[in-house]
Amino acid sequence: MTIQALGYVGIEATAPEDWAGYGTGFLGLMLAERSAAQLAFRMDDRRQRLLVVPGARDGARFFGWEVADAAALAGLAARLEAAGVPVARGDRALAGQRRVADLIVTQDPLGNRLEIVHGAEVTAEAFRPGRCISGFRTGALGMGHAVLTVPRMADALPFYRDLLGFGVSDYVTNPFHAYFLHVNPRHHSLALIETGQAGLHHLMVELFNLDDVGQGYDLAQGEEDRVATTIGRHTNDFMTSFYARTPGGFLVEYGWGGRQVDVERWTPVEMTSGPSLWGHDRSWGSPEMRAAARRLKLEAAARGERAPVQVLPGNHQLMPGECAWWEMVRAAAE
Ligand SMILES: Cc1ccc(O)c(O)c1CC[C@@H]1C(=O)CC[C@]2(C)C(=O)CC[C@@H]12
Ligand SMILES: [Fe+2]
Repeated sequence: MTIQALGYVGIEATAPEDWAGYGTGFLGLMLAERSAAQLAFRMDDRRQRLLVVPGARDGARFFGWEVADAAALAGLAARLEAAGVPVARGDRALAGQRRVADLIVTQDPLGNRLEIVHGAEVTAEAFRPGRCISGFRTGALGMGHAVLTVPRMADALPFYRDLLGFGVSDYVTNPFHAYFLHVNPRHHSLALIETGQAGLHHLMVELFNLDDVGQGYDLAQGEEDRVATTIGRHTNDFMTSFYARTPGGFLVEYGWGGRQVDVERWTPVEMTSGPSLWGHDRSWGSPEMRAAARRLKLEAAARGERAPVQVLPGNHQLMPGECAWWEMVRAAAE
């Protein structure tokens, strides 16, 4: 009955054609179908993973979550209905469009369209990446992760955690409120960040090789306003990544080297060490950043606090002697 992976994502785009070059030339996706109805991109042996459909707005249109089989699909449909959540049966035409054996359609409490599916089609036709990359880490881990912004955490968290059965990997309460949820060993397939607005913050895709990410970073830096953050490494899933703007306004996190969690034994932890071990800065090297760093240093000195090694107005501050996370990372890497 339980959800096993993020299978596919559908994006609504006011200018779907902008996605063709972006998806292939930058992300390295394979453009498998290009029609008036949709662009379909492949990441692996699946017939489609990222769909772009024309529309009046830019953002997420649907999320495809996978269960094991028809029995699991029926079980989850019954569970949703018992909780008072409306569920519609996907018809043959929709199943064909999504290239799955069967699906049900429902909504999360924020109005995001969720398609719960089984039997996604694969193809024997080789995956040919849109640029030279080693490939995407998918399989049992699913296509990556989605990070949704939510008006209030309490509106969305019970639906995903308690009703759909997503497991909490960790959460943040300060300086923002976020939950990181798993459905398989990928540290998170979904995260919720409370911002006051419902939307899609980013999609993460994971590459097999760090060089794929480095070359993507080079390409992004060659374009004006493409890079949203510098390359960095997250404290919770150890992902080395950077964030790039998409034609759709939201971001893509382009990553490598994420950890896996032991789903059977994992207990949720609160993250208190900030989002990143290093990097992921939004204004590295800008005059604004240097001014902010100067100000923070002066303020710390005025409060009589010990001087940090380096004060960064970005995602992290390097303090002398605070090495707990590095010890964890080193232990996990051994
Ligand atoms: C904290 C975190 C851990 C693992 C992830 O895959 C992940 O996307 C995040 C979120 C990262 C981060 C954030 O929390 C605040 C807003 C940030 C700085 C951005 O604007 C881009 C990265 C975002
Ligand atoms: Fe992310």
